[in-house]
Amino acid sequence: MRRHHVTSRRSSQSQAADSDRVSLLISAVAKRTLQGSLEDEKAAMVLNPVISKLAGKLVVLASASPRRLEILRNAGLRFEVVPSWFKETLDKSLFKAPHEYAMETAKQKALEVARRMPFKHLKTPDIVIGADTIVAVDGMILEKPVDKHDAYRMLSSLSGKSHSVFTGVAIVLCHEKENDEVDYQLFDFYEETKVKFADLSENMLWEYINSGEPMDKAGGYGIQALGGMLVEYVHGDFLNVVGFPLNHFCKQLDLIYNHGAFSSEQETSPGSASHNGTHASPTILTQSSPNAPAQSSHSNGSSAKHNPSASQTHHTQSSPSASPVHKVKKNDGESEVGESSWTLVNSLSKHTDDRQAEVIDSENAALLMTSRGPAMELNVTEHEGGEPRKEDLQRITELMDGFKASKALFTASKMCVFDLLQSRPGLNAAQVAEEIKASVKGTECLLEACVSLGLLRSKERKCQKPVYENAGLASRFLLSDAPFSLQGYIQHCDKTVWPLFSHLEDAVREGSNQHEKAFGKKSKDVFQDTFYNSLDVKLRFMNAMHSIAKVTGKAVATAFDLSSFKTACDLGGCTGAMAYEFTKSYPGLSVTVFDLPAVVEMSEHFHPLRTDNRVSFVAGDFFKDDLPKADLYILARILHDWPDEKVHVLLSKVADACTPGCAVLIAETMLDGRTPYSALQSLNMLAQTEGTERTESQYADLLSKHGFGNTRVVHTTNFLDAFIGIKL
Ligand SMILES: Cc1cn([C@@H]2O[C@H](COP(=O)(O)OP(=O)(O)OP(=O)(O)O)[C@@H](O)[C@H]2O)c(=O)[nH]c1=O
Repeated sequence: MRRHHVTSRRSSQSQAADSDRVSLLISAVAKRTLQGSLEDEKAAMVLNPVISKLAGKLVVLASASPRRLEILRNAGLRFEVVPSWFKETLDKSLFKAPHEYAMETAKQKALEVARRMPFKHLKTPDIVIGADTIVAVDGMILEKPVDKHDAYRMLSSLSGKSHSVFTGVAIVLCHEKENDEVDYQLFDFYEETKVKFADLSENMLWEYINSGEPMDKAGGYGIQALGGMLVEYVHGDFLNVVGFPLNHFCKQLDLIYNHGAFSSEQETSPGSASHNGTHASPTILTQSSPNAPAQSSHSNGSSAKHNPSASQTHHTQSSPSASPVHKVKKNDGESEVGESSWTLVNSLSKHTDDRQAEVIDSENAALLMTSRGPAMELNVTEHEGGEPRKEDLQRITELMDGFKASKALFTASKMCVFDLLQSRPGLNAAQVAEEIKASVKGTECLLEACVSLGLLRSKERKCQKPVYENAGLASRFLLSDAPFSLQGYIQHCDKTVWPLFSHLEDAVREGSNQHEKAFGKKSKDVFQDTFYNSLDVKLRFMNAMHSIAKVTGKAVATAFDLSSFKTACDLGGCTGAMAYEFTKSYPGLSVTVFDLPAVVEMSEHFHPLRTDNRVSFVAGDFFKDDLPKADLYILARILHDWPDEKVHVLLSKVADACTPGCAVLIAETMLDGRTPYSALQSLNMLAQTEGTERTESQYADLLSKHGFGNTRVVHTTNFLDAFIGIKL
């Protein structure tokens, strides 16, 4: 499963081609590696038994990189994918050499997942693999570009020169002990490959950047796809450039499993494994309890040159049962939410017996329920005496308590706890209570609940009350002025969705929304009669749509390469937040936001600066009025509000406005993955609107009836999936 397929008319082809080429190239290289190895019987003996040693173990790839997944899958490894939440923000100036930075980042990625999984996944993995690829040129470290200009900066610094690609790899072995503690053993190494770029003309550079390929790749290029055309020669392991040094990895596994470096005992001698590569790095870290900081026998990443033996690290961490939920503390300040043992709405996926690689988690998973993946299945097994397992009890309790967690979040958000602690971190409960005008007792309970949910951190001080500060999740999503603030949506959930859900049983029995019971208003049209008929409800609803559009806008806008479209119309585009993301992504695009007069009259409140004159607003009813002319029609979170009959009315108006080559872009949560998020979202549509969420094929079917074909879908890891159809 991919985190993000970049597809586009041109770039979709290139992406499809990219993916094909990746497979082809990788299998070609893999074959070459294998053929080479087969000539050398000893090497073959080394490779295969190593991979087979891992059969039956829960192997986890702590990476969202589709290239790493493919390289390892092609090598025959069976594993699950749990992308790391570790932010790649280590201070580069602290590292003496670029590879030290890559190795440290790889290590942190792997350890973050290894530590999180016993809490989030019910299962402790056997092995976690982390990796980090960087490009080093002229004393600079280049990671993934943040935008096209950054890609330009990177690629022009590589033009005509030779540079090094380093991939740091960390292998963490997890040993569950009888007392419910987990030992972590770390083996890490790096690989360097030299790559020489041809001279790149400005035209070439921009053509390449506009293909969209550079954006998720270190140094801004993908050697396995279009970027291969920029390369004159490669010295070293090709797959290392693509993202994973397979050969070195296999050698490392061989050292671990066949030459005695592996040990489940705490007393493993660090020098017991011999090592034959120039880059293997021994590091010895020991961590004896969840609260103890990691101690390093040497400073970060400085070991590669000094100690030629394979490295081993032990970390020990108590499992949830050994440590009460609210006492589980952050170990090292690096993982943003890993300290929370709350797993209710995390998209957990039980690893199956035939452990297929599958993405089971993503960055925004935790409380915000954004990740995809198969729904969690309760793994209930009866033990001797019929006693239920503690993880089953934990999971069922979390499900029963889900509404309490939601309401704690809504309440803290409404009482401005997160805004307060952002401007004044380190307040104790009494001080917070005074500021939010609440009781000390109640505030203490609320703050502690937020700590247990991973939204706040608390610091205990000797003989004094604990003090509180925001955890990363709160700073990112829960402040009223954060770029990705979900405050507006949270307030909508509290004030609108919550009362509607209290009538869920009726919604299920009747198959219709519950506005009348929840709010005492009969509504023929939910939007006209309920959301937009009073100013405060309208503003709250617009705020909710605004915050979701800001969080999802970029992912939707860039899911496909839409640069060939010059005009777009965002139907039901509300405050224009999505439209602004589209114009930011496409300098040649103008977007008309088309929405009800009641909405358009308020939209300017959301963009006081109105800096982008490529976004304009037109008032009208898309079921009745003529639609503004455009090459591309955007329907983001619109169709799910309506039953098929009404969707057909709308799509036939869109189809009438389109000439061949025009497109419809639908952004919705598709039901295909059967994730808790999409399934619960569908229940939400039932209680709230006349509509429902749909599957990819249902959208394709609806569109095909109005003359749209060549449909493609991109599953972003954000809330929405993007679906495009071209007018034939
Ligand atoms: C030079 C080069 C890099 N890459 C990709 O660049 C990403 C590096 O970023 P990272 O931080 O190491 O990994 P990530 O993609 O963010 O994933 P994660 O492991 O979750 O941090 C990885 O994807 C690599 O394949 C290519 O696909 N081709 C190339 O020629």
